[in-house]
This record gives sequence, C-alpha cells and structure tokens, in this order.
Amino acid sequence: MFELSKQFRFEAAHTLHRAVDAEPSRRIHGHSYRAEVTVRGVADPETGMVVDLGVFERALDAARDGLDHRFLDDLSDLGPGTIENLSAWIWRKVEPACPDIVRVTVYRDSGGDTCTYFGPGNHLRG
Ligand SMILES: Nc1nc2c(c(=O)[nH]1)N=C([C@H](O)[C@H](O)COP(=O)(O)OP(=O)(O)OP(=O)(O)O)CN2
Ligand SMILES: [Zn+2]
Repeated sequence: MFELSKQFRFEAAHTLHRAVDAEPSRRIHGHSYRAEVTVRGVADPETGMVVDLGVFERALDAARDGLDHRFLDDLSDLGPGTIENLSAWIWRKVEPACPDIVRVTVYRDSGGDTCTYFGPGNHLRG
C-alpha cells in the first residue's frame, strides 16, 4: 500500500467573523495557502503507479483555479473561509476524479496554521 501526495499553492482574500481580533478579521484581507492532497492505493504492476501524477495534477488544477486569487466570501459552496472549510471544499472538488483520496491538508504557513480533513465518513470515536 502506498500514499501519494501532491501540493499546490494559492492566494486568496476573505473576511471572517470571530470573537478575537474581530475588527481586522472582518476587514477584507488575504493569505497565502498551501494544500496537500493524498491518495492511498496499490501500484498497478504494469505502470508502477498508484495514479499517474499527471492525472492527479489535473484534478488539483481544477481546485486551485477555483481558489487562487479569489475572494473566498464569493464561493457559495464554501461557507466561512476557514482552513477547515477550505480542506473540505478541496476534497469535494478532487474526490470525483480521485476516488482514492484519504486526506486534504491546508497550510497557512505565515501563522503556522494547519488543518487536515479525512473526509465526510470519519467521525470522532467516544
Ligand atoms: N479554526 C480557525 N480559526 C481561525 C481561522 C481558521 O481558518 N480556522 N482563520 C482565521 C483568520 O483567517 C485570520 O485572518 C488569521 O488570523 P490570525 O491567526 O490572528 O493571524 P494573522 O491575522 O496574523 O494572519 P497572518 O496570515 O499571519 O497575517 C482566524 N482563526
Ligand atoms: Zn484571515
């Protein structure tokens, strides 16, 4: 079993309503993001690949195009532009082309912020 990951970067603006730092967060501001998408699977014995990285890249390009240089508040299917919602949004865009996806991590390096989404089927166990 292998895990294969690919990353892309995007720049986006948003506003955010929150309890702390409320005023600067409510103003339009931007961040630089990095996203990593991981698929898990066995390598095809003929090709030696879990998935061709070119196919993987095309699936990620569609997600990147939907986010890069965008105002996240305009995305009707995102909700508040948090790294939580961004990781789930990227999953939803990539999953149809990459059904073996197992996680999406969004990094906001400037603040050391990271969020990993494991898909809609993963719940906390009590
Ligand atoms: N759980 C989450 N909390 C917060 C998120 C988030 O995505 N998930 N996002 C934010 C804001 O985007 C905010 O702008 C980040 O603010 P802060 O951490 O205070 O850092 P800076 O404003 O200094 O951001 P830089 O990128 O370092 O300039 C807040 N909370
Ligand atoms: Zn922000």
